[in-house]
Amino acid sequence: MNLTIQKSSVVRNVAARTAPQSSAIELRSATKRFGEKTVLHALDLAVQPGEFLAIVGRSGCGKSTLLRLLAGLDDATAGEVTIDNGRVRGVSQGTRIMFQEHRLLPWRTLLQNVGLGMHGEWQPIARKALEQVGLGERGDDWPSMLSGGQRQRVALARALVHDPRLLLLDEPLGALDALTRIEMQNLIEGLWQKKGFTVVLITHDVDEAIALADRVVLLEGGRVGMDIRVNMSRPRHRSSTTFGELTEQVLNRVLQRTEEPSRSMRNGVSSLK
Ligand SMILES: Nc1ncnc2c1ncn2[C@@H]1O[C@H](COP(=O)(O)OP(=O)(O)OP(=O)(O)O)[C@@H](O)[C@H]1O
Repeated sequence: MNLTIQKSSVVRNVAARTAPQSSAIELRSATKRFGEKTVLHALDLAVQPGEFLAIVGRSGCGKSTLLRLLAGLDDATAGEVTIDNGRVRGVSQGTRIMFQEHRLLPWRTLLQNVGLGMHGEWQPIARKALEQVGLGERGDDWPSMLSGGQRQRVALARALVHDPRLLLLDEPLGALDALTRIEMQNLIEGLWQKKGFTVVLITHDVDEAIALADRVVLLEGGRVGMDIRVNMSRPRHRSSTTFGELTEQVLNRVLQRTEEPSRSMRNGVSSLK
């Protein structure tokens, strides 16, 4: 089922933002097995340079496995995964990944965390990355001095300092409270609009996917169950009719496939956890 909604203007938006620093992704019949278990089933998926793709789906449907293939942290059992027409072979400089846990080193300052692995005159570059996430004055502080949201900002700076062409986000806002989460969503959206890199975001939150992505893909048992273009101007308003309709379309699809809908879904909450 392809619920394409006024595709042309979205394609135009993506093309306008397309910058040399953004990557194109292609998966062709990508399959991942762990022993007897097939987690990704001959998956075909293409992501345009500069596109913001969100992947949603129930726990265990293969989202993180897919992201690990894109990050070069794991190999497909069969099929092909390419970035900018080159087969993914291990971790690449142009791709950065951010996780739900901040993974900052507690014994290093924020500036040192952001500049980790950099050489030469790295301090001004790391400081600029901290400025971009609103923590320019906090470079000499320690991770323990920050809130959860601020730590995720540093993790974002650590990814952005390398000017990635592809940013992979594995549920990075999952542990944050609702308000901080929206602030971080706005920050990510703003930086993506400014810099033009490609984003693949994994999230359990359909609301977050519709708020941020050009396109939302629903994974079901390691297959693409739904592929929707979100043709709404930015910033998006959750109160709009289109926003509500799109959220419902995705949730309805998940519910049809679920014998025992979770309590959160019956209560109209938009999380797929
Ligand atoms: N290294 C591994 N070895 C064996 N099985 C694995 C491994 N990694 C993942 N799996 C299995 O693959 C399936 C998909 O896992 P994956 O982490 O990709 O799901 P997910 O959609 O990201 O789930 P969640 O939303 O809960 O994080 C699960 O059944 C998981 O147990």
